[in-house]
Amino acid sequence: MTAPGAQAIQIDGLRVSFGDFVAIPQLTFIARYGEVHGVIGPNGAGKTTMLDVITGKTRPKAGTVRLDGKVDLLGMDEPAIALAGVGRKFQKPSVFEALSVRENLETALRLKPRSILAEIRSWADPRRGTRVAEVLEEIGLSDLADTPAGILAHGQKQWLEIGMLLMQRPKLLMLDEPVAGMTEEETRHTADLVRRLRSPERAVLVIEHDMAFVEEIADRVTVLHEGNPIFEGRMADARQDPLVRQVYLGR
Ligand SMILES: Nc1ncnc2c1ncn2[C@@H]1O[C@H](COP(=O)(O)OP(=O)(O)OP(=O)(O)O)[C@@H](O)[C@H]1O
Repeated sequence: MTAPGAQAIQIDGLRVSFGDFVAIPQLTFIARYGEVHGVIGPNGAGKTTMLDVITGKTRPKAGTVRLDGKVDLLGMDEPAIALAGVGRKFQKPSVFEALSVRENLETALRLKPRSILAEIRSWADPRRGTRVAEVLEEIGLSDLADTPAGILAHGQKQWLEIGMLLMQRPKLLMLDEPVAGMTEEETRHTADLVRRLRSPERAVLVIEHDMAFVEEIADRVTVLHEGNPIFEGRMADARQDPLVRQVYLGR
């Protein structure tokens, strides 16, 4: 059991550069269990770069990234970071189109490397079916469990992909522009879903440009500008902040 408000991810002294260009000069950032944390800011602010560092895709020049206040993720490769409990959903859905919704969720469980014996045992494990049913309910696709993923609408594919990440029970779940390209109705449904993802066992990080959506889902937002956090707090207060208005919201 995690203490409420405990740090899920803690970034200190992070510096990222690409050649001579410094994308993130020196970043400190904390995401806490039990919270949905929005990361916002203008194009090129460093939001994606920060997520790329957490998942091990981009290597920084300096700094530490700790999960649970312990493990420094910078010493691990991408698969190890995912296994340690970091799940990330990219903007474009990548579900297995020929498989049903249920089979996609089952496949997500199999992505964990394990022995053949453990694999066979897990197929007979009744908890497997229970977990799939729980996640189907959580993402609102129970009625479509046997539908091939290929014929789902764009929004439904996005929810299924969130479900595939949930199968692994991530400690840190990161969503990259989850409502880009969605209809208004799909955006509303996604806001409901993300609000339900809040859990004492999990921190949720969301990068998004749709500010109305962020205001609906986020307990806290960090505004990045040129790789620096220029505001942290409630979205309603970010809207009133002079610097945030100048570099992002007022434009
Ligand atoms: N692989 C790379 N090589 C060179 N420059 C890069 C690379 N990746 C990112 N950058 C630069 O780093 C800066 C931060 O980019 P990043 O994608 O993190 O911004 P962002 O806040 O996610 O923007 P957006 O909202 O447009 O997605 C940008 O100036 C970008 O051009």
